[in-house]
Amino acid sequence: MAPDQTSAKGQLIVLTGPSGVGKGTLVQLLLERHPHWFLSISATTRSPRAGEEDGQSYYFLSKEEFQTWIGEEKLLEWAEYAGNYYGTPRQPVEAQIAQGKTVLLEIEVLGARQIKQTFPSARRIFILPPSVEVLEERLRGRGSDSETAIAKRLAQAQQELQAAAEFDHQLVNDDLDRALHCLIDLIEEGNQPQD
Ligand SMILES: Nc1nc2c(ncn2[C@@H]2O[C@H](COP(=O)(O)OP(=O)(O)O)[C@@H](O)[C@H]2O)c(=O)[nH]1
Ligand SMILES: Nc1ncnc2c1ncn2[C@@H]1O[C@H](COP(=O)(O)OP(=O)(O)O)[C@@H](O)[C@H]1O
Repeated sequence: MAPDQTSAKGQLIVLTGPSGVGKGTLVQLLLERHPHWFLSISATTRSPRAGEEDGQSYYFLSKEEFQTWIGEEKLLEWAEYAGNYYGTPRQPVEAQIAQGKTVLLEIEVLGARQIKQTFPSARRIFILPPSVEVLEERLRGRGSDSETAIAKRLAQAQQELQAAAEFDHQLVNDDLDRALHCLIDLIEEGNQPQD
């Protein structure tokens, strides 16, 4: 039986959109306001940034370890992004959904597409920047990526933005507070008991 067909059902919310659009910022604010919502911790082969800890920001794996996780079907979805692998560990997500929790995934577009197959009931929200120029400013302003990494992310962003209409909802992250409240409304809409 597919995980979203069990009786006690939580909601799976997928936030996607280009790097630098503000997904991480929005997720942290969502969790401050709703600490009982569960954020999935992804696995990645990218190197930790300053301040990132294994098991908190990501599970940092070697390429070999990541391949093993794929082979053992430990990942709900995975994708290669800007030269590294990223994936969602399956077990914690399934366990939290089974307990009726709201689970958040913050993932890139290829992975978000796969979730449609794995969890048809997931609600997938595409976060858009006000413009590509603003996206570039945010990536630079964050100060976490090299020029090469920024160039890769911007090139990827052009393609990702074309996929926005595929998703269930589109939300422009212009004013942070406005975007946050729209996001909360969208998620809470899905938490209402259904007749
Ligand atoms: N498919 C997939 N993408 C992920 C996962 N975790 C993170 N990502 C995405 O990978 C991209 C790069 O992430 P990261 O290197 O942390 O950069 P940042 O999101 O720009 O800070 C972002 O678009 C993330 O949303 C995952 O488990 N699966
Ligand atoms: N609505 C917003 N207005 C202005 N700056 C923002 C907004 N949302 C996010 N940012 C800033 O943009 C940068 C990228 O945001 P981040 O959350 O890291 O993006 P992502 O997780 O999508 O890669 C950060 O420096 C963040 O503070």
